[in-house]
Amino acid sequence: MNQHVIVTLTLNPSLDRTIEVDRLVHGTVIRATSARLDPGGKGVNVSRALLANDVPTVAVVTAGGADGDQLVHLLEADGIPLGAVRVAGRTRSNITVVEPDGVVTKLNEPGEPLSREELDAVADRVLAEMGSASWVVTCGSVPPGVPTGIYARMCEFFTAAGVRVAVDTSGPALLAAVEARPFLIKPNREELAEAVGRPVDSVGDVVEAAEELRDRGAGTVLASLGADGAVLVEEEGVTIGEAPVAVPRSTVGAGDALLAGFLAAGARGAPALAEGLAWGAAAVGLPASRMPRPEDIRRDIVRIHTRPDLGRSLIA
Ligand SMILES: Nc1ncnc2c1ncn2[C@@H]1O[C@H](COP(=O)(O)OP(=O)(O)OP(=O)(O)O)[C@@H](O)[C@H]1O
Ligand SMILES: O=P(O)(O)OC[C@@]1(O)O[C@H](CO)[C@@H](O)[C@@H]1O
Repeated sequence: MNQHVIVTLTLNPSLDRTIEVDRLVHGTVIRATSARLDPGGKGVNVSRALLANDVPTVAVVTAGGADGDQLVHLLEADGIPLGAVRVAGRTRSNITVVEPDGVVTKLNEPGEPLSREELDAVADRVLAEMGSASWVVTCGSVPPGVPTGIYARMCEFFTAAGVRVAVDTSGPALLAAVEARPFLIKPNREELAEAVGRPVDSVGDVVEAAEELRDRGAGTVLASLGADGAVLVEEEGVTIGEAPVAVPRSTVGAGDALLAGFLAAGARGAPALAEGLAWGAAAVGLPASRMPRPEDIRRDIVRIHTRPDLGRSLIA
């Protein structure tokens, strides 16, 4: 049995349209300088990053309507092993506008509701792929009308079936999932602040908030902090690191690349954090949500601090 397949689940995937402009001016017609279409959604990106680095993965996604067909087509063209569950609602399109300094404006559709039967079919599809899996990674927003406890239920279900579960979502879905004792969560700074109901303005605040979520049920917390890097809070202690990027091209999907690299490297301690940071930084240096390949990843730029400066401010 192959223990290394990482199954990702994206309930609300997307067609990601990325448009580059010279300047975004509200209320005007802007001529784009380039446009690009990628298969999108957080779990989809984790699978794309893993595959690009020869880590076995399967992406389970919902797909509906002609846009769902196109999503499946794009994923198949990229060679991503796929568990596509056909659903009645149309797959959404998300739009990213990128300015020359790398500033990103993102417009995400809500997606369409999923029926109870469709959710059951998704869970069955994950179970069918799980025989050879080391992880199930449940990612992204919950479509409208779907109970916010859906990731919590899936976490309990997949954990009971003997696999480690990672959750990357936000708001009430994240809070509920934490109670279901996932092995790993990957909140960004805003998601962490929302989950604990107070601002997270320093590295010390991140560690405190992460410890609170661990007390509530999360195993390991990998908190991503944009240009400030990431903080890993696990049973063994706290590790912090960053990987500076001189010229950011697009931060879309950087969190997904960080998570993919962290899982690919064993999801524990400084070596896994360093690998995640290297993948995240590489993603930031690439256009749109392109996921890094081995030749894009520079491990020499990563700095790891085992004795973190907890007073360091995260406010620019
Ligand atoms: N400007 C930047 N410079 C260097 N590294 C960055 C920058 N922005 C992001 N990163 C890297 O990418 C990781 C993820 O970024 P961030 O915290 O913004 O995740 P996120 O909000 O989950 O992103 P997304 O949802 O778009 O995938 C960071 O932990 C860091 O390693
Ligand atoms: O709306 P969600 O599910 O929170 O996020 C979806 C999304 O913004 O996340 C990915 C980047 O992380 C993109 O591919 C996709 O468009």
